Amino acid sequence: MAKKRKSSGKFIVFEGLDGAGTTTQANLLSKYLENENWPVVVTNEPTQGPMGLIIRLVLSNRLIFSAQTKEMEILSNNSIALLFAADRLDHLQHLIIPKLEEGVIVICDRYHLSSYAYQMGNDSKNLSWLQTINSKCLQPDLIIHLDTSLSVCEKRRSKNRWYRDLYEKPEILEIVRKNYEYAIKDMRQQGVNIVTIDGNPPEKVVFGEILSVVKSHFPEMFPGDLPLFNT
Ligand SMILES: Nc1ncnc2c1ncn2[C@@H]1O[C@H](COP(=O)(O)OP(=O)(O)O)[C@@H](O)[C@H]1O
Ligand SMILES: Cc1cn([C@H]2C[C@H](O)[C@@H](COP(=O)(O)OP(=O)(O)O)O2)c(=O)[nH]c1=O
Repeated sequence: MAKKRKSSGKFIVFEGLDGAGTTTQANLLSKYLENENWPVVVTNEPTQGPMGLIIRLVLSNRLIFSAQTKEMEILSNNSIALLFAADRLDHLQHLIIPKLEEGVIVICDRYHLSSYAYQMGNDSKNLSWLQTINSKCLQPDLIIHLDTSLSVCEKRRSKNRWYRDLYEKPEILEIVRKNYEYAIKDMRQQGVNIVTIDGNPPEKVVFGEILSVVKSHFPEMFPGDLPLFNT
């Protein structure tokens, strides 16, 4: 087997609505980079860690019973946001930072932008509090946001799912979509590196776009690929 190349560690995040194709594209990018002999790890949020397990119970509606009122009651968006922030800090401590320090390229399926889009709800004023509780989180080197229409996402989700997570309802995802737009604009103004790519076309087409974005952001990793100049 060829020896792995040395990388200075890169942190790349995929974002999008449920069904946008983030898992598919994170895996395609990982395979491509592995074939090029780069050390890569793919990870995702919510994680498989202790906080992630609680979050998955919330998302699958199995943690909705209130001991006080004896009623069915979903946790508030703010409580869920704190669980995600705690899960993210644990993820950073136990996987993301150690791997980056080893020089591994970390590809993460969802990160803090998901909290901004999904937990902001109907009020954009919530963004600054969400940013505060995530302020200890390392900023990714690159966030790739897959902009896939609600109807395409819905079609893709219905292909292989027999249940719906907490947020997988058209009326909620419509709000999440607007929140993505709002939060991305705000983060770009703060200098965060976010690229939006059309997620609607077939997998290979989307991947081609992603690859050219990755190559132009990390040219030192692809020294043979000369940039195209307009003449
Ligand atoms: N560009 C694409 N065109 C068609 N189908 C896709 C595309 N990307 C993903 N899919 C399919 O859609 C479904 C959801 O994709 P997935 O990557 O799991 O989405 P996400 O992780 O964003 O929820 C999967 O069955 C996957 O094979
Ligand atoms: C990371 C994160 C995810 N989520 C939501 C988005 C998804 O609906 C859900 C589970 O994510 P995931 O299992 O990645 O679902 P999918 O493969 O469909 O993208 O968690 C938040 O609400 N806030 C967050 O901070």
